[in-house]
Amino acid sequence: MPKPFPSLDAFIAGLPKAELHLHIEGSLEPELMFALAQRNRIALPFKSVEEVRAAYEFSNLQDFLDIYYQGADVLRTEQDFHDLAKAYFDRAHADSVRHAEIFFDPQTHTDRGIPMSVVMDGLTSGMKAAEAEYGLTSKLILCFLRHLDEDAAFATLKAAEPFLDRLTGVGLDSSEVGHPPSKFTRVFDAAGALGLKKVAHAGEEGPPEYVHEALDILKVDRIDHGNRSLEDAHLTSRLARLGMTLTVCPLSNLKLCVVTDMAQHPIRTMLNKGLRATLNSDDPAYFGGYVNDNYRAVAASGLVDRDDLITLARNSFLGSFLGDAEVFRHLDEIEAYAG
Ligand SMILES: Nc1ncnc2[nH]cnc12
Ligand SMILES: [Zn+2]
Repeated sequence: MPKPFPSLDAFIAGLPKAELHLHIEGSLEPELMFALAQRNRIALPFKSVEEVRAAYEFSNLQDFLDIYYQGADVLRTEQDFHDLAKAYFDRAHADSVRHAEIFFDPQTHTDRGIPMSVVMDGLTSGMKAAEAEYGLTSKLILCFLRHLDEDAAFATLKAAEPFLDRLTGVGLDSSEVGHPPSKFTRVFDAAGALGLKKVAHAGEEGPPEYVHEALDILKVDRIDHGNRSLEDAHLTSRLARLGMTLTVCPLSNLKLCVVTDMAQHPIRTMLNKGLRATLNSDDPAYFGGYVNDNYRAVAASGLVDRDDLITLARNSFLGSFLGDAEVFRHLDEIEAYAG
């Protein structure tokens, strides 16, 4: 007998989950942006927190990226990166996140003269603090900015080599259309040879062909977003057969006009087609919600029921880079919670 809960929202609140698609720079809340600007004596082009939030109206991915890279400029010191990460983990813990695999964009920082060591030390001390305080585990995924060239990605991988023991994988993000995964074939091969996992944003705005390239050429372990895979029936059944994890971000998709209406979000079709979909927040400070807001948004639109929510939470651990023993421990916790 499933345990009774007063509402689906209450069920979501305590449901143990992992978050697999979170850009740490995208968790920079306007309040922290102002605090860091003040601490680092940086003038912001906004007068107030309200003005910042009002600027968060996007008609596509590029619109958002322009403001997101601008916001990251307040991050200067190890303490800033620590505070950024710790603030995210505080929110994640409140959403019953037990494990998070977080992206960071080193080129956004090293191109401004911030050393890789400052970024790495700040983020990893935030990760350690969350594990000590909450038992919330995390892993770090270094993303290459795909609007920059292959040489820049190679330089970034080289700069990260002293920190390999703190990195789990590499990813590919930023402006998708016009920057296919194949542009980064060699740097992904090099990252794989270093023992790193591989993920890539594909099929967010870009065509199904980019998802094929991510699988066939980059040999990724997960696809970030993947929405447009559904336009290709052969690709969809291939993803299902592979048990390939898709890290889906409903509120991001709505804010960036990848979908026009939450009721039309492809998560229902993905589950119907047997895809291993997960729910994630992407850039929560910019898209109006953390991971539980994403679970609630799809539940409120009638796209998923209680059993689907359990499947989505299970998928988040099954698709993680945790070892089998840890995955099973988390799956047992979900079973005990849901009854
Ligand atoms: N949703 C997204 N797509 C591509 N690059 C990103 N960087 C941060 N968020 C992103
Ligand atoms: Zn993303």
